[in-house]
Parts: sequence; structure tokens; C-alpha cells
Amino acid sequence: MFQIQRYEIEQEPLQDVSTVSTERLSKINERIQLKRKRSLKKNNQAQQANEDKESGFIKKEINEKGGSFQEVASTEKISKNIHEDLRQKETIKKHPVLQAFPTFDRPKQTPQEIAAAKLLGIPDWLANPTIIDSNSTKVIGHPSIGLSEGLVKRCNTYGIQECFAVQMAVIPLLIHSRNLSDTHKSPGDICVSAPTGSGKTLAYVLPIIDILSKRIVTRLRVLVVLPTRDLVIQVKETFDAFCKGTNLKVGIVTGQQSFTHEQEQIVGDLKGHFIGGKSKVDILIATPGRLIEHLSTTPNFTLQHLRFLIIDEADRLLNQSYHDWLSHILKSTQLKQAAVNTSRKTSMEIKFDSFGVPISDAVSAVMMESILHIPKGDISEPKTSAIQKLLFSATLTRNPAKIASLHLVNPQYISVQSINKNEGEFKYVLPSSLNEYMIVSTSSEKPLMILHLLHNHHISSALCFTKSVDSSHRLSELIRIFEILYSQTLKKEIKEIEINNIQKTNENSDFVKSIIAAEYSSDLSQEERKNILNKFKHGEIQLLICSDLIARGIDIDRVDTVINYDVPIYMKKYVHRVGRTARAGRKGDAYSIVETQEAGHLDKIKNVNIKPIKLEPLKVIYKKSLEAFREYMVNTRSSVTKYKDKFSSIDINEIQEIGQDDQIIIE
Ligand SMILES: Nc1ncnc2c1ncn2[C@@H]1O[C@H](COP(=O)(O)OP(=O)(O)OP(=O)(O)O)[C@@H](O)[C@H]1O
Repeated sequence: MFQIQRYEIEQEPLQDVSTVSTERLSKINERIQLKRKRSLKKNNQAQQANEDKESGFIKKEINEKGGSFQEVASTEKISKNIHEDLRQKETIKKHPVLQAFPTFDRPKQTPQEIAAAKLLGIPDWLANPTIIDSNSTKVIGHPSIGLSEGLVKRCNTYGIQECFAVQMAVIPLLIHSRNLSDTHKSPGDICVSAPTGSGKTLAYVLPIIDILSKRIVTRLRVLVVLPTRDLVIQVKETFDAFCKGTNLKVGIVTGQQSFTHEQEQIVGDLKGHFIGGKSKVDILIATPGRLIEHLSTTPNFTLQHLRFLIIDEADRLLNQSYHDWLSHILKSTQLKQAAVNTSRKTSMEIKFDSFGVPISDAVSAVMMESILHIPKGDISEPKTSAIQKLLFSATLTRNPAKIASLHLVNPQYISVQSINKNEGEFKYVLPSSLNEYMIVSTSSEKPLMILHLLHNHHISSALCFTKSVDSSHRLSELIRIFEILYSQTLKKEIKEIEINNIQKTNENSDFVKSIIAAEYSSDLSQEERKNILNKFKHGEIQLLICSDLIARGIDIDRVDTVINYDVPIYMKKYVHRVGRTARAGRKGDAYSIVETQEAGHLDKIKNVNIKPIKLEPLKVIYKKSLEAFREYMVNTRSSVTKYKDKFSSIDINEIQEIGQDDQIIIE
């Protein structure tokens, strides 16, 4: 075994301890003490025993040379130190190649150092965003925003008086940098990260409408890509609302309608071949999959006139590799590729006017040059893509590989966040009007906690997120059974009270009001989903139980509470889920129901302790509901009869409706 110390090798010659004077020994000792402060932990017991033996030997030597007991005692300690030091030096001399053994204590990093480490490999523009204070606002008609009078009026009719922070930052940037007739060069791409519900949609909808409203001919100039059909429909509704009064046309492709219907809607003319393509819409909103299908097969569908490519919910879309959608779109917008595609489809079917001049406005200027091989002059500027890419998300990716796949041109990064945020620290920003809570529960009582929130906290409009469609289904069925039993029990109790003439029914009528819960999942048809959402928006449904289908982007202004029945593993998901409430500056609450082992991960969230007495009245009915639910799920049909006998007051039709084609057994 060898000793390894962090001492540096010194050039001093070794000395014989017995010849050193006490005074000199003290001086040397001081120096050694200093060094020892920096040394590793004390030697183990075996080493200690060894030292004792050696110091005994030195003590003996000093005794032999004379001196008092005290002198000997202090000298003993000093000598021990010296001896150890000398031994260390000898060891190092014998094994000069041995390096100091590394300590595994990590030096504590400052927040600035941590932030710097996180930024390694991230391009400069992404590492240094333009930070906008999330609380700043400006009057919508302010000249610095640059919106036209007509559009400002339209905003006012929708109750929009002020620009939110993200709109203050993005609208002027687009309006002032972009001239529709400038087809030569992109004014630089923009990436925007802003909290959920902060108004990102209008940040691009308003300036685009303003810029496009000056156009003369309809061409496909704006493409908005979104991850889900529901979001496409939502953004289409926003464009439609603000396009009123202009003659701009907005189309969608999502796969919800037949392919030929969509072709008819967006291109119209499928028979003739037009080198400049054909479009019935100025703005196309699409899911990536369907868009790729149209790019590959729809005649005359071209992106050659495109000016804006908007990728909303960008980080989610960049994770979606469906048919390599992004490179497909980018290729279609690159001049050479687009020219090859177009010329292959059309041969040389260029349209000419009555003077025999090619109809240039049907073909984009840059495309015309590539296709017709127009000779370049000495002063011709090289053509670049004129498309401006705009990326939006509440949780924008900082993954360099994903960012690189976008081939951004002169990008700039705008980050809307609370200005009080720790400098250098990067985290997702939540709306400042959001209150977060957690409730610790056993897994079997999690549904009970939801019932407690609904009945005791009087939540009237909540989204409850579960981990899967199955889980949503089970939970919604259980709650529906509970609500039936709950209202029946209360009605019964009230009747008894009435009979005993203690109280009048009216005073309790509110009490009987049961919660209406509904499931919202991808298993439902688009029409069913739309109906459920409408009922929820109008307050006919109080609790919507869903998987992550509507965790992102969906804007329902009635949501006052979000409940995480299953806590998401990833922070991003959490941010988007809780972001369905506290939108546009309104207040909202988010409750996460966690098991003990999960609670540690949410240490910054306020823990709500529920008094058992509050749960007692619900517990009795909850147990009955569980029992009934299990029974019902095991044997759907036969249990309906038993169920009827057991709880005779329950409407049999309601029960049949609950479990129509469900065979799932609760966990
Ligand atoms: N300037 C404004 N004044 C008032 N309300 C606004 C304003 N801008 C947007 N809103 C409203 O705020 C709500 C949220 O906007 P939006 O859906 O664009 O948020 P978002 O930032 O895209 O959120 P998410 O990241 O969740 O998709 C919408 O109902 C929208 O109508």
C-alpha cells in the first residue's frame, strides 16, 4: 500500500530529527501545520499505530539528550509532524510518477457558471436572446407598433386594446422589415419563446394580415404548420376573424376532409399545368403529414411564392419526424429544387401574354430566372430564398442539431420572460398569474382528491390530465358513477330532512348539483370533440378529462383550474398542461396530485394538506362507487341489473350509457 498526498516535492535535504534544536523544530512545525491543512484526511488506524511507534522512538531519543517533561511532550507532537512530512517526501521521491489522487468533491458552481455550461454548443444568437419583460404592454394603435388603422379597429371590436409583450416585440419587427415586393432576400428569421397564453398567435396573425392585405393577386404566401388538427382549426378561426374586411383567403389541410376536397379548396385548377403554380388561398394552415402529401401529389401546388413559413409549437413539431416533413418543405422552397419539380411537372408549359412575353407574375421572380435561364449581368445580385421563417413556442428547443435542421438565415431570438428572473438561469417561464399546488395522496385515493377539489373547492371549470386515453376513460367513468350516487344519496338525505321538517328543500338545492364530467380523447370523432368542447365552453360540462391531446396550444378561456391526475415526467409537458389556465393575464390554479415518492420532484410547489374531516362525507360514497365500478366493469351487462337492485334510485339508462363498449377494469 502506498500513500498519496497532495504535497509538492520540495528540494530541502532530509535531516536527522535527533540533531534538530527545539526552536528550529517549532518553526518547521508551523510550516508543516500549514501544509497539513491542505492535506487529505488523517491516516487510518494502522497508520496511527505506526506513527505512535515512531514517535515513541523519537521521544526516547530526546530523553536521552535531556529536557523537561513538557518539552518532551510538545517536542513529541512536533516530531511526529516532521516525521510524517519527511516520510511523505520520501514516498513522493520514490514514486515521482504518481499523481495526486483526485478528490471527488465537485467544486460548487455559481449560477453564472452553470448557465455558461448549458450554453456550450449553442449558437450565439440563441444563447443571447433579446429579453422582453412579460409584463410590458402598449396601446394596440401606437405608431411604433405599425398596424394599419383598419386592423386596429378590428382588434378593438374584439376587445383588444393593448398589445401583449410578445406582440410588442414581434409585430413591429415584421411590419417594418418586410416589403411584399422585396423578393430577393429574407429579412432574417425569428425564433420566439413566450409563456403559454401570452398571445403568440396574434403576434404573427396581425402583422401577416397587414402585410398581405396590400397584395393584388392571390398566391400562397404564408404557410403555418401546426402539430394537430385541433390547433389548425383554432388558428384558422383566428385568421378568419381578423381577415374580415380584407379579401385574403385562408385554407387548411389536415386530412379531416377528403384529399380531393382539399385539393379543390387550395389549388382549384388541377387540370392545366402552370409553371408558377395555382392557389386559391393566400394563407395555408396545415399539419405536416397532410402538407407533405399535397406537396408530392397535388398538381400546381407550389411553395415558390412563399414569404412566411410559420412553425407554431415549434419544439413539438421539430420532434415529429413524419416523412421528414421539415426538409421536404425546405427543399420545396429552395430555388433549384422547386425549379426542378416545377419543370418536371409542366415541361415548358409557360403561359405567355398577347405579346408573347411570359406571364411573369404567375412565376416567382427567382423561379423565372432559374427556369428560363435568364442571363446574369455583371451587377446581378445572387438570389437567395425570400422566405422568412418564424418559430414560436412556450418551450423553444435549444438543441443545436434541431435548430440547425431549420437552416435559419440571420436569426434572432426573442424571449419573453419575467424580468426578475435570475440572470444566466435558463428555465421555462410560466404565466405570472398562475398558482401551483400539489396534493400528496395514495394512488387509490387520487380520484377522491379530484372529487374533493370539485365538491369542496367548488371548481366549476377544470381540465384534468391523465397519462393515457385508458386512464382518462377509467377516471371519467368512475367520476360519473360517483356523481350519480352522490346526488342520489344527497337527495335521499334531503327528503329525510324534509320529512322530519327540519329544513326546507330549497336551502339544499345547491347541494344536490352534481358535477358533469366528460372524456376528451383521440378516440372520439372530430365532431364529438367539437361538441364536448362547446359544452365545456358554455359551462354544461365542468370537468374535462383528457390525455395530452389538448395539452398544447388549445385556447379555452373558461378553464380556471388544471389538474394533473398523473404528473408528467417532463417539465415541458407540465408547462404546456398548466398553461391551459391563467391565459391572457387571467388568474388560474394548477393542482398536481402526486404520490409521496413524486412529491420530492415538485419541491417548489406549495403542498396542500387536506383535513381528513373534509374527505369523510365523500369517502363513503367513493367506496361504494369503486365497488360498483369494479363490478360493473367486470361484467358490464349482468352488473347493470345488480347495480339497479343495489342502488335502486339510480337511473338505469345512465348506467347503460356509462359503460357502452367498455371492458376495462380499474387498477
Ligand atoms: N392583446 C391581447 N389582448 C387581449 N387578449 C389577447 C391579446 N392577445 C391575445 N389575447 C388572447 O389571449 C389568449 C391566449 O393567446 P394565444 O392562444 O395566442 O396564446 P399562446 O401564447 O399561443 O399560448 P400557447 O403557448 O398555450 O399556445 C387568446 O384567447 C387570445 O385571444
